[in-house]
Amino acid sequence: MSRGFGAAGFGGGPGHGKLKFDDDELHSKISKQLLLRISKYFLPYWKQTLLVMIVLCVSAVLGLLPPILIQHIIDQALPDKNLHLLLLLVLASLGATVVSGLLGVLQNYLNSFISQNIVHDMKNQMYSHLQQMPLQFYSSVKQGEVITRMTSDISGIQGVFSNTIVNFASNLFILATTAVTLFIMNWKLTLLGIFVIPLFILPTRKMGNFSWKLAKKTQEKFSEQNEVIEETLSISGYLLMKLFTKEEAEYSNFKTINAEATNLQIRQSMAGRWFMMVLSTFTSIGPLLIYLYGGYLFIQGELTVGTIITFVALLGRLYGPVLQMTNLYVDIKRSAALFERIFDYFDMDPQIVDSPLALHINASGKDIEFRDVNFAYQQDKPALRHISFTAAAGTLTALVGPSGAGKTTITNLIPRLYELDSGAITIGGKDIRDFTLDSLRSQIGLVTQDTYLFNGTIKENLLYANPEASEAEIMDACRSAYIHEFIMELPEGYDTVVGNRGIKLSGGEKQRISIARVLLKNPPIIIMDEATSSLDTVSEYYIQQAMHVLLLNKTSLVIAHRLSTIMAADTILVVKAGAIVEEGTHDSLLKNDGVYRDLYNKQFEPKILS
Ligand SMILES: Nc1ncnc2c1ncn2[C@@H]1O[C@H](COP(=O)(O)OP(=O)(O)OP(=O)(O)O)[C@@H](O)[C@H]1O
Repeated sequence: MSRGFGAAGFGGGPGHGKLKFDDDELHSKISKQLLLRISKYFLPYWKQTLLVMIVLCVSAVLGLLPPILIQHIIDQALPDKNLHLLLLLVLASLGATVVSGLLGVLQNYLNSFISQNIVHDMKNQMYSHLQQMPLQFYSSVKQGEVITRMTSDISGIQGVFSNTIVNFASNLFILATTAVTLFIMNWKLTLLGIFVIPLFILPTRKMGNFSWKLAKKTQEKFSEQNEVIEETLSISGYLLMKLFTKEEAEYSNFKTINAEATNLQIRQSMAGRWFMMVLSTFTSIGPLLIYLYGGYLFIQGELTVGTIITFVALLGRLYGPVLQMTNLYVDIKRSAALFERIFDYFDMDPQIVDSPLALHINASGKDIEFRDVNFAYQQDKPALRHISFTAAAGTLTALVGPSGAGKTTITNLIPRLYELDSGAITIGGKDIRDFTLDSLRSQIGLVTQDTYLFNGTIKENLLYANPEASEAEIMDACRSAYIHEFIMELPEGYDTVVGNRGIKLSGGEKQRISIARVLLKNPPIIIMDEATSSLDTVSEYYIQQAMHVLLLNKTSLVIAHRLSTIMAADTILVVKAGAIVEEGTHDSLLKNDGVYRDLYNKQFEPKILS
């Protein structure tokens, strides 16, 4: 059985972990399919993209005007002492500059419009895609990776358009228009100017690779730093650090990484400075050669001063794009890799989806049946083996067994959080895979051990189950869950903010709120994992009462940790090493003198305290 999720797999495959500078990024091929897939994102904005290209083209031509006009000023207006022509040429030059500036503003707006909209579309697509991913994905993916994908990776796409694509097109247009103009002006001088280009292309390429490696290292350090922050300054990490008094060690670890990151950044900016120094020496060789040879031609009477000056100015327009395009390939590859990483995620198969003929289910008054169910999280390591039982409608089935026996796994298969490998689970005799996921899950109320409450008010947390519930209904549910009095005693009552994951409430209180939440949803099937933590007698009493209301007339499966629950159960399933080893009522199982009796003696038998 394969549990792969598309090309990327979970957490380990290429494109995971260090997100911005993967080793093989520069070696990855930009395939036709990839380009086609990327271009699909631009399709809705093709009009704006076309407009950007036109603007770039016009800007490239306009950029040529000022140097050419200067040539006419020097060669015609000044020697002829023609004030009218001088004024005209200066105004024309000014006009070209102003129009260029305006076009720049328009282009900037279009850039942002296109790139931000693509980011917007991708974020929506990614979020809804991630919602479809199975539980297995979230238990395997590295902490924080989903957020990185959703934020920095997708946001990186924004730069692809505004930097990479626009730069490429703009440089290409400038290069082409300038080269043509130069050749028309004087082909010999042009060849001389081009002659020095290899001199600075080589160091630029070398520098590009070098700074790429440095940037990669810096990025890795930052990822490392983020991991430390995430691990030690999240609520559970923080608790772990405090309880094991690891503050000193963690701080020193953080300091080391921080110092390394700082060093790398300084090196990066210094490398840039040195390079610029070398580069400016090489790029000034071209103009010097033009002055030399052009000057000679001027002395021979073959060239005007204006031409020489215009030539040198235009040469700058030639060298700039050449330099930028030399390193653009790094940008292009990086952009392609960025898209690839995002596509990796899009290609992961949601696995658990509605079948084409899926129906709506109403589970009220229907039996749940497991028929020879087998399941493994990992190949060759079965978690459940030949599970068969019936949870009759309206009854309480208790699951008991040692830790790691497979009780949670059994319950997770009913709402299809995981998909079984063989066998079937039926509700009212129909396979659960024939029902729509939405309707199936709407029929099930899940009360987990570790109650998840988001950081909002108690009321907001309760409304999550049923946004339409009235104030009276909310209070009724809380009364039934024996938590209303407690809530009312809080200074802000139902508007009390519960803190991250409900940290401000005790385990018992959280579970009762979670019971109230399920009561508001009022589904016909209840799955509950009783809290194992020992509760004081008052809390225990309240939970029992709350459970009593919750399970009334419901088909329920409870992973039982309390004596009162197994005593109240209609059927007890004893799970051991992924199989049901005994089944019956409390009394019949006790008589059996088997696994249950043993478990009962160790775990459930009331201890007589002296
Ligand atoms: N997401 C997972 N991926 C891989 N293995 C898992 C996963 N969840 C559980 N397991 C393994 O499957 C087996 C059954 O786990 P399960 O959580 O169902 O046991 P349990 O009986 O509910 O235990 P407990 O009472 O301690 O909660 C265990 O060996 C566990 O390590």
